[in-house]
Amino acid sequence: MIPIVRADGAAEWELLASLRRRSGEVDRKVTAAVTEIIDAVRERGDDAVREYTVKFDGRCPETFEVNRDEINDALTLAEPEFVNAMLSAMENIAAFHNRQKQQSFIDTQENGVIMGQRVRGLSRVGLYVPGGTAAYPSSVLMNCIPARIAGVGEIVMVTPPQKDGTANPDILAAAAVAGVDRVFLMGGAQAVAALAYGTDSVPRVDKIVGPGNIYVATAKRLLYGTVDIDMIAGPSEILIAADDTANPVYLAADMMSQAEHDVLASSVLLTTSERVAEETAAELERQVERLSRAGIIRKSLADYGMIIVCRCEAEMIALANELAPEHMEIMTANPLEYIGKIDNVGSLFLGQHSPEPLGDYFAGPNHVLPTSGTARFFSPLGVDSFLKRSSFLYYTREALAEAQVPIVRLADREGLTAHANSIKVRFPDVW
Ligand SMILES: NC(=O)c1ccc[n+]([C@@H]2O[C@H](COP(=O)([O-])OP(=O)(O)OC[C@H]3O[C@@H](n4cnc5c(N)ncnc54)[C@H](O)[C@@H]3O)[C@@H](O)[C@H]2O)c1
Ligand SMILES: N[C@H](CO)Cc1c[nH]c[nH+]1
Ligand SMILES: [Zn+2]
Repeated sequence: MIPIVRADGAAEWELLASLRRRSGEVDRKVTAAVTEIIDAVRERGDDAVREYTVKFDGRCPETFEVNRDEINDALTLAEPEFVNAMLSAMENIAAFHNRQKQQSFIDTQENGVIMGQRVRGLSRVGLYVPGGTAAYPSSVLMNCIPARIAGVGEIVMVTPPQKDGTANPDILAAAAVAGVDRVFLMGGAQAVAALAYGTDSVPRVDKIVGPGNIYVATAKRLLYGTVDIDMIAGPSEILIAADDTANPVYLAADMMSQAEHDVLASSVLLTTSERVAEETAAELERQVERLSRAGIIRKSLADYGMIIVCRCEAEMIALANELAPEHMEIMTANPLEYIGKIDNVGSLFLGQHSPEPLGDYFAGPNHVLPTSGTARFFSPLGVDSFLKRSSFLYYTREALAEAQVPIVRLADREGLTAHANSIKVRFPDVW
């Protein structure tokens, strides 16, 4: 099911490059399909969304927006254990994200100059919550809680309808718990385009955030500029670095926890132990049998899975920083030492007792994370994703008089005489 490769300084880099080339080919086909969908929604609005919903999701709901009573009823009817689990997770997620708050500041100087920075929440954001092959109430919490902490004016959520055209009740219950303002039943690229352009039913938003499959991630990438986006958060990825102390039962289980998301998900194990590599490959075969999404897992591991036997720890670290994975687990004798060594990663999971699903559901850090190597420059979703900053300043006549010479010199140097003039007219006795 999964190839094992021995690192020799060349083979492993070629393999990582080939993984990239293959996903590049997928990207090109998907980009063409998504461009067509975006154009149709821009031109024909709700009608186009309706057609694509029928094509990709089954039945289209009569009205896209879910009414408030249905959202509240979903929470009332939800199993108490499920609601309590969401509330416990929410407490941890809120505690973690409250640490990320940014403050406005105002700086008053002795010469009367005042300057500062105002930080405020965006006016209206769109949350994408996936719902194709699985429903993700946890993603409702991960998207909505930081948005609320940031003070976003209006939180609009889109999520695909179920096959019969209705809303998934767990998603609605999560929306009620988290405090989403409006919910629309539409998914994929068509929903992202509807949020970006606005339609008769859907209000145009300032920023679209949230994870999704390759169609969703591609639509966000193509629409960036028409609307702001958080990052490219596409099909899930896990990279594990393991030494001889790691338990192959855990390694296999954790690799499959991400492989089950999508046939395009990627699970890679780097290990300095030949024994761990062989036993993990065997464990994957053994454990997959009893998992409900075995079909997706097998395909994902065959196409985008790999075990690389590395010659030393430094080689594992170099490969990890090159791959820039969404999630990385460290299963070595010294996990905490990796915190400062892995620069390109969405989220690190340290030690045997911090499996990736702990972060997906419960611990507090966000599970909306950059994929496809974009952890080189993107960060996890957080409160800052929903904020805008602007600055302000106030000078007295005396303070401006003191600053006039360097300003005029710099303006002259740039050949921008109107800039210099704006200073000079205020001090005609000097210039
Ligand atoms: N990176 C992250 O932070 C993160 C977090 C959670 C989930 N995920 C990922 O989210 C994804 C969820 O995927 P999903 O499919 O279950 O739900 P989804 O909601 O992302 O996608 C479903 C939509 O895809 C569209 N679609 C399906 N087939 C299509 C086709 N052939 N052409 C055009 N559009 C098509 C449909 O419109 C459908 O509504 C997985 O890839 C998972 O790994 C990522
Ligand atoms: N692992 C996903 C991010 O790649 C998040 C998630 C939600 N539910 C389960 N998992
Ligand atoms: Zn997951």
